[in-house]
Amino acid sequence: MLRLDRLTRRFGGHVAVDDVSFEVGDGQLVGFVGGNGAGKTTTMRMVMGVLQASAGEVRWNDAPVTAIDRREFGYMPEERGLYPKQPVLEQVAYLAQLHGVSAHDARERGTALLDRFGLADRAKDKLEALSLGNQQRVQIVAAVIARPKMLVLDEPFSGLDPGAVDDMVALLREFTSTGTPVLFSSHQLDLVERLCDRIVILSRGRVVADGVADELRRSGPLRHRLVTGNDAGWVRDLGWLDVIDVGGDTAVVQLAAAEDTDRLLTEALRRGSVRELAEIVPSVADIYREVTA
Ligand SMILES: Nc1ncnc2c1ncn2[C@@H]1O[C@H](COP(=O)(O)OP(=O)(O)OP(=O)(O)O)[C@@H](O)[C@H]1O
Repeated sequence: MLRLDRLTRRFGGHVAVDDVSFEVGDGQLVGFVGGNGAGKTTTMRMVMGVLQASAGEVRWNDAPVTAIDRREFGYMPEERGLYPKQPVLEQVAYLAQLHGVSAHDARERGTALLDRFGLADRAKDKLEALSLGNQQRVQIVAAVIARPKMLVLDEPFSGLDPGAVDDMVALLREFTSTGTPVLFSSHQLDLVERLCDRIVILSRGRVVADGVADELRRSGPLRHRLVTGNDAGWVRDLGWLDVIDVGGDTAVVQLAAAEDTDRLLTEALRRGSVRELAEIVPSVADIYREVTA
């Protein structure tokens, strides 16, 4: 289990990461989201020891993380970091060997992983000869080839086509199914919502939400859509709810408590017919907008 404990990083007077704490449990897939400049990359760099923390610490299995622990972490950095001029298989196999895998096994593993990502026929090509999306697939292979005990991936899905996204998801699930914690950043909120066991939202260097997608949705405001048989403008006269939007026969309102649903229905029926009264379950994208506003 990885734990970030009050991690802080300053650049001069600017606090890029501010007192950030969260966990990535064994076998958990945690999505790390936040706007441009929120501090995700800086946080991940501190996890990997590429950047020193100004305060706080990273813990691995309940002890301060060591350089030896980090050697067993797989990392896909924002700047990527493979050599453009080196052949694909040669360099991923070399990376595995740096982690103690034999030359024979490294090539075997590299070949199998490249095959999985549809790149078997590109093994001998220089990285720079591949399209950007295919280079990204090779970066993924490089991050996992040594079978890491923890995965830290900075925007692993960016630039991937839907097929490669599915291959990547299947690969991540294989890791989590054997207990490996996985932390990845992404701007693709629909993907994060679909995949993740937990979501951590960062805004201006601070954690503003942390939980399973369902918990986050339930922690949002309680909103309902009401569709009446006539003009719904009368909801504006009710002093005990917030009107978010009214147009024609439809109103979107925010209630203070679930019990107010009955009250709203009674008021609506008093004025005519009701076609629909339904709770609006926010998406993770809605929650994100709410907490980062
Ligand atoms: N080496 C550095 N020197 C000075 N400031 C830095 C440095 N690295 C990051 N920052 C600043 O720290 C803040 C957080 O940046 P970071 O790259 O961690 O954000 P991010 O959430 O990964 O953003 P994005 O989604 O755009 O990749 C930004 O204001 C950035 O300018």
